[in-house]
Amino acid sequence: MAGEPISTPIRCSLGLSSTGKRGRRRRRRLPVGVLHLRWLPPSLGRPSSAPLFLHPLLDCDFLVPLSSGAFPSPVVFATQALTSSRSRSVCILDRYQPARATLAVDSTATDGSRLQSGSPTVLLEVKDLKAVIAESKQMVLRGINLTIREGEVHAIMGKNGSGKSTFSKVLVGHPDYEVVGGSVEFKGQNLLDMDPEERSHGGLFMSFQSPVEIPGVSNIDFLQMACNARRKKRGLPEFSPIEFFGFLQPKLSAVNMDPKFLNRNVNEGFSGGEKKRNEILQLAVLEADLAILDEIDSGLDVDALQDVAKAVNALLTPSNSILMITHYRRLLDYISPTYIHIMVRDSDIRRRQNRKDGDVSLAEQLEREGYRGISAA
Ligand SMILES: Nc1ncnc2c1ncn2[C@@H]1O[C@H](COP(=O)(O)OP(=O)(O)OP(=O)(O)O)[C@@H](O)[C@H]1O
Repeated sequence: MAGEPISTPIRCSLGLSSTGKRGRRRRRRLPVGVLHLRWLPPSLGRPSSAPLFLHPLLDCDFLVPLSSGAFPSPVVFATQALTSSRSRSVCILDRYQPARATLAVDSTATDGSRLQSGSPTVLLEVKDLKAVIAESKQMVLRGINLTIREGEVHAIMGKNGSGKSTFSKVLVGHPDYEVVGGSVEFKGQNLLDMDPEERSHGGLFMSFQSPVEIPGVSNIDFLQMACNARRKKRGLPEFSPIEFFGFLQPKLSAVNMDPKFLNRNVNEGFSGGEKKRNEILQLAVLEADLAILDEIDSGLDVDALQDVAKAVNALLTPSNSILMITHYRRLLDYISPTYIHIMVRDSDIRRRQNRKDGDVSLAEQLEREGYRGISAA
């Protein structure tokens, strides 16, 4: 079961029982609804998200900090627990108070697609987007169309200089570019009317090809600041430093990042791979609705690629989405795309593939025949 590289929607409920202050047992059920299980490729091994040394003590396979207040994170991790053939129990840490949780599977859907439960909500709708370089007014995007729904993973491939990074930078509101036509709606709102900060607080995240260094700002302060700003925007209470540390711990281990990086200045002196891990840590902390990952595979060694991919998979829920830019098929082996697109001459994202999750034959064809082979098809 754990080896199938597909995801399956199943109807689940998460039952929680815990011991209250006066020693009375409390029972709660979390309204989980339909969960979309992602079976991780066997090469990724069993996902882990929490300090392993606690597992034997609590006799469970997974620990999830509920103190993060970040529903659906417990659901995501509980879902992952099921992907391990042995895992049937999840432990949710409620402010360091262990509470036992069980995951009950009510019914299994017949089809393996992540997109079976009705029509998922459109998260991003890009129509005929045109943009120029702000300084020179040179046209760089000549009419992009793309629709991303909740729960989808889109991969954009394309020749060097075809406009992939420019497209993603335009989406996050980079000042180097000016939009001169078309529309972009994000979660039903006009994205182009928002300033870059609003876009980020609204749930759009971008991991840059070359993440910036921020001298004088420690990584943990930066992460806490960014996290609290987003929580405020979502109407959630801000984390105190101690609460934030508890929230951060499992995310650090999910990215397999040494805690010593928290006290260093943001990205300062980090190696290429460390910067990429740090980007994914930021993504995990911000719990973005749409994550744009620009070549997160570049500069990563094999282990780091697996760690980063595992962390990204752990963040996927039925209600968020990923847009990833890559040149290489190997990333798609680890993060299974719903759609693969090829960007052609700054003007078009051609959906060359519209099949079930995990189908990477277009990327395979690219590897075999190059872009010449694809355009001749
Ligand atoms: N700020 C800018 N000033 C001048 N030219 C730019 C600017 N931004 C993008 N371009 C040009 O626009 C084109 C598209 O660049 P972009 O970085 O989006 O390509 P890409 O598809 O991401 O390439 P790669 O695969 O090499 O990363 C390139 O020719 C690039 O030189």
